[in-house]
Amino acid sequence: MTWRGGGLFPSCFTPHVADRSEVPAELSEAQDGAGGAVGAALPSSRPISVIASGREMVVLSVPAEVTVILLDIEGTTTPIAFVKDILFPYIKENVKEYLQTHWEEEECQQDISLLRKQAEEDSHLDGAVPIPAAPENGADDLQLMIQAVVDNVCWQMSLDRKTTALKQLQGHMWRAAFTAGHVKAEFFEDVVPAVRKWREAGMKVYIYSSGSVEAQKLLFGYSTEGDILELVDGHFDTKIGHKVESESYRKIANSIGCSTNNILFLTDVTLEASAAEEADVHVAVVVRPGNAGLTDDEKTYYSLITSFSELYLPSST
Ligand SMILES: CSCCC(=O)C(=O)COP(=O)(O)O
Ligand SMILES: [Mg+2]
Repeated sequence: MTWRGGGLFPSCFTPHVADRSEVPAELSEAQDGAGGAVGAALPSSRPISVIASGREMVVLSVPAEVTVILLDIEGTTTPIAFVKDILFPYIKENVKEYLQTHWEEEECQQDISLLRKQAEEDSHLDGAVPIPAAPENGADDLQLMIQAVVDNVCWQMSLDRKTTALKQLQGHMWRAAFTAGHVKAEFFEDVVPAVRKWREAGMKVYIYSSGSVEAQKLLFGYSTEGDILELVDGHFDTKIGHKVESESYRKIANSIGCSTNNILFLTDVTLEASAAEEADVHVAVVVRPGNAGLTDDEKTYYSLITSFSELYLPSST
């Protein structure tokens, strides 16, 4: 369910509503005559222009039926650069040593089993790296096995694959980096204030990322904004299904206990937006510095926001 007509903002506007609490007193329709009353959901979900504190701004009105905001992480709450330049290199630089140190541990063995199973499923793919069965004959075999896992992980990462197996190992590896204070997760500056306001307005806020739930909790627990885990009502990862499959969004709604049309999903990836929309979820595509570009058709088709502050919750006025 996309908000029609949500193209890029007219260049004459600065699409910035820094503080939704500023809006109610002075809110007025300024540009498109959409006919919605202040404090009521607009019949169509087009961008609307409002006056707040004497400034004209373009915002997207969230449909009244929405009670849950579902957030992607990479490219939506968090810069892609943080993931690509900090989190992923940490894995590549440390995976061999991590495997050597943790090999005997139950958790590590489960991660290896999952990676091996994934490698079997991937065996038909170009360049796929197999992981042999568990070694029985001493240290040399073990080193060969560890190298095969390292090569498999690096191959998957070179393709930015979102397999549960890869994401599970990554989440376990990041634990040490976050808890020791070596890494703090970055969030775009509009994220935390907006999420606080949505929650004050009665919205539930959930995360749906390809990153494992454990990794998600590390990001929210150890961020440059401090521990903001309490701002999240729940987490979903690829264990519920892949983000480009509609069924995943039905399962998420079912798990939350709401209808799919009660959910607004914010993501930077149009394939994910399309899958969610097919399940009758409301979607908006988030345009952030460093994100992949969108085609003209995508810009026209999807409602776009460049900041969470551009979402207007009419019911909360
Ligand atoms: C949340 S963990 C770090 C990011 C990550 O590994 C990832 O794959 C993010 O994908 P997203 O679905 O949040 O775009
Ligand atoms: Mg993303």
